[in-house]
Amino acid sequence: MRNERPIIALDFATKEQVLEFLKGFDGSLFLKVGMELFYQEGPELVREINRLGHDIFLDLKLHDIPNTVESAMRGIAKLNVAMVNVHAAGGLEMMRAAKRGLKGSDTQLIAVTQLTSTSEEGMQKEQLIPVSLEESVVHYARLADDAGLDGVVCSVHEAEAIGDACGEEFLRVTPGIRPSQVSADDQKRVATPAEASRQGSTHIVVGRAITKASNPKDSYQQIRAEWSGQ
Ligand SMILES: O=c1ccn([C@@H]2O[C@H](COP(=O)(O)O)[C@@H](O)[C@H]2O)c(=O)[nH]1
Repeated sequence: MRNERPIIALDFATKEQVLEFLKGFDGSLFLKVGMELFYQEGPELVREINRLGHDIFLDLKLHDIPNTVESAMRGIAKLNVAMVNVHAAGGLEMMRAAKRGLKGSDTQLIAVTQLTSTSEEGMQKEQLIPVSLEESVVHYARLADDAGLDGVVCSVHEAEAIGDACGEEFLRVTPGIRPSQVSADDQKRVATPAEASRQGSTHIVVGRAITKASNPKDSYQQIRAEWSGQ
């Protein structure tokens, strides 16, 4: 199910920076808490953001043996976040274990396919995967679907192929979003919010294009309008 609110990546180091950033916004937002913030502020900040009425994607990208991931997910289930993720490269058994760990919660579980900072050449040379990047991403998406997950993290460029392979209900959460004229930074597979909309992303994740903008609220609203096709 497509979500009209861009997910804002809260890539900040401290709770104070997050609360200062959020002061500039009204209403309920969809916010991503990733490793930088979680490893410094921990679950208490997740609870606080929840109390403020925002939805949370907890982007911890778990990747470990099935037993460890299942136990970690049992703890995460208590945080009542909207969405959490694992690395699909952890395999079918690990993804099934992650799902078991979340049993009884409403948290959606998705899997990272190939990071949006990975290029086809990098994947082939460094990971020794001798297929196209799209084939690798669609393979991981099928694996996540077989494990009963709700969707995947991928780039906009693979979103349509994943919809064809796994069905339109399967979530395609796409970082690497850059409005035109904005630097790609370390991202390799980037696209604009309008392209994401056309290619079948169900969610877009936006960090620096909002958090580093001179006016984050204006940037958020422009990206949201472009994503919604207004
Ligand atoms: O494949 C992936 C998975 C996660 N991310 C995360 O999304 C944001 C993107 O930030 P930008 O500043 O908009 O580039 C960031 O938190 C990543 O950890 C990703 O980029 N790609």
